[in-house]
Amino acid sequence: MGETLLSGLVRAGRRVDHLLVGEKRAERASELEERYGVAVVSNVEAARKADTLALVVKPQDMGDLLDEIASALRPGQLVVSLAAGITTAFIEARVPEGVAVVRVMPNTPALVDEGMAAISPGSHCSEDHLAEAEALMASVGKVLRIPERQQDAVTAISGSGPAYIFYVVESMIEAGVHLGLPRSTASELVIQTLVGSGKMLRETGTHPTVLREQVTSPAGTTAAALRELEVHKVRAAFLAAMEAARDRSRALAEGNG
Ligand SMILES: NC(=O)C1=CN([C@@H]2O[C@H](COP(=O)(O)OP(=O)(O)OC[C@H]3O[C@@H](n4cnc5c(N)ncnc54)[C@H](O)[C@@H]3O)[C@@H](O)[C@H]2O)C=CC1
Ligand SMILES: O=C(O)[C@@H]1CCC=N1
Repeated sequence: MGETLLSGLVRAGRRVDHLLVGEKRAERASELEERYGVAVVSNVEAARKADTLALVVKPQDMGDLLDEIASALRPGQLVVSLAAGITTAFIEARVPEGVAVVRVMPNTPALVDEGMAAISPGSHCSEDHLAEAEALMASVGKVLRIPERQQDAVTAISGSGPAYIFYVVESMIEAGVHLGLPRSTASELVIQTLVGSGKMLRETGTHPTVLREQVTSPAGTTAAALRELEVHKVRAAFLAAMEAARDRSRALAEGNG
């Protein structure tokens, strides 16, 4: 996710000599240096020099990272965390008083500038700090400001969301192959159907139920398929899946890595 954000910032025209990257794996660090022309420095150096720090490590690694950089941070700096489950209170308890914290839940379509990020301010965050975090994420997609109490649900919906969509795509391609289509044909049909449907949702603003009904002819093929999805409780499975993701995000916040 960190590389996705970095690549977006470079695409959006941020000056490479204004970006510093911290990455603990040497091989990965050289890869990032070569690919983007950015300087990879120690976490402490990045923390000392940067006005804004984006923290993009696994939630389980966040405590150690904050312990490492805390003494290099100063009041007025902005720390933006992209980690699932990690609360602004968790970060604020580990950094000097006056450091502004913003919690962000991004998603991977940021790689193609179609990301969806939800941002929430911590307790010492000014409007300018929040606007800075918003601008950071706006360089790779849409941004919504939300109350922090909604972050676990957002993580379950849009943070993990691309994985559910890719799972549906995989399932439909497999089904196409079962029905006798060449894999490449099935793939092209499904991907264009997904992109077209997404575009319809965005451009028409019509409710998905209405769009689904428009496809569903009386006693037709779609009705036959949707009946099977109901019989197999796919809607209930989506609800259970997203509750599980929400609960996992909460557990990460409680340190149950
Ligand atoms: N992958 C996704 O779709 C999304 C991920 N996130 C969040 O982004 C964070 C990162 O997730 P991924 O990119 O999937 O994980 P990842 O494991 O692919 O990337 C983490 C990177 O951080 C480096 N790293 C770990 N500890 C470090 C340290 N102390 N100093 C410097 N570098 C360090 C690792 O070497 C690795 O390159 C997580 O907190 C996750 O919750 C949020 C939304 C979406
Ligand atoms: O699976 C995860 O924990 C991360 C957070 C949201 C998407 N990926």
